[in-house]
Amino acid sequence: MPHRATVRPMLPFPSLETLRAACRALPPGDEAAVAAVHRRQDRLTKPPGSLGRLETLAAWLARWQGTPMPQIGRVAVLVFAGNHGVTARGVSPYPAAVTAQMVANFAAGGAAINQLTALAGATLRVVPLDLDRPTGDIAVAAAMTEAEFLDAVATGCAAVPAGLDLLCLGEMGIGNTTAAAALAAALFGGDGARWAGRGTGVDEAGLRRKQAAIDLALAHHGGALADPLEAARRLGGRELAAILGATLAARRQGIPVLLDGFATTVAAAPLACLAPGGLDHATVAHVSAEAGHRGLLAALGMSPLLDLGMRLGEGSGAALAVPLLRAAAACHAGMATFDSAGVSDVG
Ligand SMILES: Cc1cc2ncn([C@H]3O[C@H](COP(=O)(O)O)[C@@H](O)[C@H]3O)c2cc1C
Ligand SMILES: O=C(O)c1cccnc1
Repeated sequence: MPHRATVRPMLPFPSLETLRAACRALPPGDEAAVAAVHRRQDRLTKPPGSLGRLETLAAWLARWQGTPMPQIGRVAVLVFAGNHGVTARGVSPYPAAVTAQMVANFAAGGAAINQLTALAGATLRVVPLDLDRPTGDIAVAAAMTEAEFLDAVATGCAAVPAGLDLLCLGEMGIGNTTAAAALAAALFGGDGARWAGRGTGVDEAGLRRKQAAIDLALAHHGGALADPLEAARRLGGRELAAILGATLAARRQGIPVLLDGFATTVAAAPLACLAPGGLDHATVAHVSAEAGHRGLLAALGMSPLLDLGMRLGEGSGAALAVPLLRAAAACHAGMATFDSAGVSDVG
């Protein structure tokens, strides 16, 4: 397969400015591959467009894999984990210790993502980021220093294996739906009431604490949040920064990306804010039941593949959507043409 001839290794990012420059210099998709996909789709034994989104997905895979015959062979699920200082505000019903406990559960094969990764025929890699050093409490401080943020982004970049056909991204971090909602507010406007959801299941009082923490964070960080990378550094988390890095690295390596739920979509969103089409190589696998996700997808102009009422995170929705991409690639590659099958086309 000639695709992905140009693998651009990630540079280290000594400053926010170098990272910003990389986010603004993204390689374009392969439009010749897309045109070839459309020509072939016109000749396959089906009424034009009858495979609906599967046809769009075949073209999308071709554009970002850089080949007219995309394939879904090597698939990896990357789950990044981080801890959040904002948990001290009672924004999650679960203790922060659950983050590390779930990382152990991932290693033992006992989590939902283990089952869904196996079904997807993918490999799972979990990357914990300084779990014993929670981020700053975003309501009163920056989540990370610049060095910590750039380090987490670089870890995400480096975690992307070469030669993948598809990358699924997810996260684990108690409290991270609060961080993600704050970041969504900074990137797309609005306040805690617009973006906070129930996460793992906070009650009414917990939801109000969550909204208040977000509103305090927005007021505390103020004008600095106008820059998407500063917003990610101040309001996000290490696992969210790593997702940003992995999404950036995937673009440079010609690897299409499936994003999981609300937190993962927000984490990658600075790419869309920094450059037009910055997230075009990513598809959102499912719309989460987390309250802000539909609004976020509308703001990004993205349309999810699945809508199953899931609100787990940990990459579960992304892994679940892999067979849809396999189906798109299989129909595209395997179907006969009207000519080869001797089927009559429209008269
Ligand atoms: C046992 C367990 C497994 C999880 N797997 C993903 N999450 C999800 O829930 C967390 C975010 O929700 P909140 O902001 O309400 O804390 C993240 O870790 C996310 O991946 C889990 C949460 C729990 C409790
Ligand atoms: O959609 C998500 O990312 C999500 C929802 C609930 C809990 N954790 C993550």
